[in-house]
Amino acid sequence: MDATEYDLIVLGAGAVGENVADRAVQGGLTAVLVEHELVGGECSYWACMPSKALIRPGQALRAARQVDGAKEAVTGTLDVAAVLARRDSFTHDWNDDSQVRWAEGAGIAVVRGHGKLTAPKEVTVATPDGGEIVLRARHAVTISTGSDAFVPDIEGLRDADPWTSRDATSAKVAPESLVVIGGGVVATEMATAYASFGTTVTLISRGGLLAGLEPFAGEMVAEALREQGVKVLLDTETTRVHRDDDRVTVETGDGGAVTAQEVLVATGRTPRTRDIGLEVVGLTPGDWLETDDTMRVKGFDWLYATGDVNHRALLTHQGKYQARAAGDVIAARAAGKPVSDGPWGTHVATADHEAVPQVTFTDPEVASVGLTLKAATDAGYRVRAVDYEIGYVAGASVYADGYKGTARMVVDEDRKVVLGVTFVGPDVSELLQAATVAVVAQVPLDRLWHAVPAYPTINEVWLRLLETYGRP
Ligand SMILES: Cc1cc2nc3c(=O)[nH]c(=O)nc-3n(C[C@H](O)[C@H](O)[C@H](O)COP(=O)(O)OP(=O)(O)OC[C@H]3O[C@@H](n4cnc5c(N)ncnc54)[C@H](O)[C@@H]3O)c2cc1C
Ligand SMILES: NC(=O)c1ccc[n+]([C@@H]2O[C@H](COP(=O)([O-])OP(=O)(O)OC[C@H]3O[C@@H](n4cnc5c(N)ncnc54)[C@H](O)[C@@H]3O)[C@@H](O)[C@H]2O)c1
Repeated sequence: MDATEYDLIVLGAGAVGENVADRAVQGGLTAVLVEHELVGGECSYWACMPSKALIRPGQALRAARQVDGAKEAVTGTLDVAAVLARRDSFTHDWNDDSQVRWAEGAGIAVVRGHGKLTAPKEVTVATPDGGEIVLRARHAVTISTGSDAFVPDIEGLRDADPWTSRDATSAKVAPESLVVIGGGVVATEMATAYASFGTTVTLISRGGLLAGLEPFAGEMVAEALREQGVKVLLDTETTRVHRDDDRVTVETGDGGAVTAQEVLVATGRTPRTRDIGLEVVGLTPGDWLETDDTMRVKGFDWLYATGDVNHRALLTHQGKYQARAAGDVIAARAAGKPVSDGPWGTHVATADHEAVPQVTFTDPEVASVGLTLKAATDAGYRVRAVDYEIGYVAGASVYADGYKGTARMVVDEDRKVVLGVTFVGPDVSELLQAATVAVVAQVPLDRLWHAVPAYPTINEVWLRLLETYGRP
């Protein structure tokens, strides 16, 4: 066999690319991963894991302070150096040896360097030593190159040397003050983390917080951030940014200005497709890659796109779900085996459309799956939403004194199934999988009554939601 020929070439070895290759190899194919930075990608080194490691210690401290008898034992503040050192242990000090070992152990070849499509089914890799390797795919190429932080065209912003999520998650010291531009997941999570370190944080959002989720989620997170000492400016445009020596000033549309040591821009993502040779196959560099539900790029029978780069759901777990479908379908198609591509089949990522779970690790956490009331109504469903204050649940009242939380269940009135669930409250993330199962399995409400939550757990909120809805 020509050493440069594989059944599958995966461009980008983030969590998603790794999973495509793994599934294809398990399906009997040969596969190579091409990576120009760290095997493991954004999630392991600059996103999910380090960000959660920065958030968790503050959350644990606040949790202890919400329980009489325990709070008396909490007399100090966070040891920020220890928090950062613990974060470093999760990122393995930005060393990917263990991930490379995993790939090789799984029978996946790894080629380091920047890869580009140079012909159909051909990727040319510029290697770190200045060389070039040409790889050819017998069956498929999957683009799993992820996304970068989007830096908007705000006057002076780029020249002010702003932090992006990478700087916020890998910082070696906490700045004395930080301005966060944005009101989404990164902005609220990083504001939560840095406020817990004693950094003076100002968050500037041009709208509310956490748009796209149930409105009460953003409202509760804004209130909690303020209680945690964050100055939250809503409905406020950022108009100009400039840096003088070690201070950066952010000017706002209402004539105000905030000065801080650093500014974090957390305004969304842009696809990593500018320099991967898309033009060679008739696609446009810089675009997101639109796929069908088997992750095949529209118009191609050999080109796939998984993870952030296809813009279906910019979440690690959802990208890995797509990767399992893609790796399996590539193997099936290569072997001429039947393809299961109907809704909810083995080879499709149907859940991307209306059953995506997500946790925002603020304090309170926001855990949601499926459609919000607005999204369900806009999609044409005849719906009814019921809300319940989680603090009224016995388990929640024991869990934390004065537990504040809200749950919403969105019901399809025609089929009497759950379309979406949102929980906001301390530690609600672990409630989410039950909601995901209910949404994906389309469990009828009258059957859900038989899924009895254990007493006294916060899961009893399910019973309260059903009671509030009324027994069908
Ligand atoms: C701060 C932050 C926190 C987050 N927290 C969470 C969370 O808690 N939970 C969650 O589910 N999601 C979270 N996300 C989203 C999550 O990080 C992404 O959805 C996920 O990393 C996407 O994985 P991917 O494999 O598609 O892309 P990536 O992880 O970006 O991997 C792409 C890989 O391709 C490589 N690459 C790109 N171009 C080339 C090329 N031409 N040649 C060779 N290699 C190339 C890159 O170096 C990279 O290693 C977070 C995101 C951010 C920014
Ligand atoms: N816990 C998690 O699962 C988690 C954590 C972090 C990030 N992520 C993922 O990473 C992705 C990126 O997160 P994000 O917070 O950067 O994006 P986002 O889409 O969640 O939020 C972007 C924010 O930036 C604002 N914005 C956009 N353009 C702007 C401009 N020109 N000026 C001012 N404000 C502007 C938007 O109004 C919004 O508030 C998300 O899609 C998310 O799914 C997930």
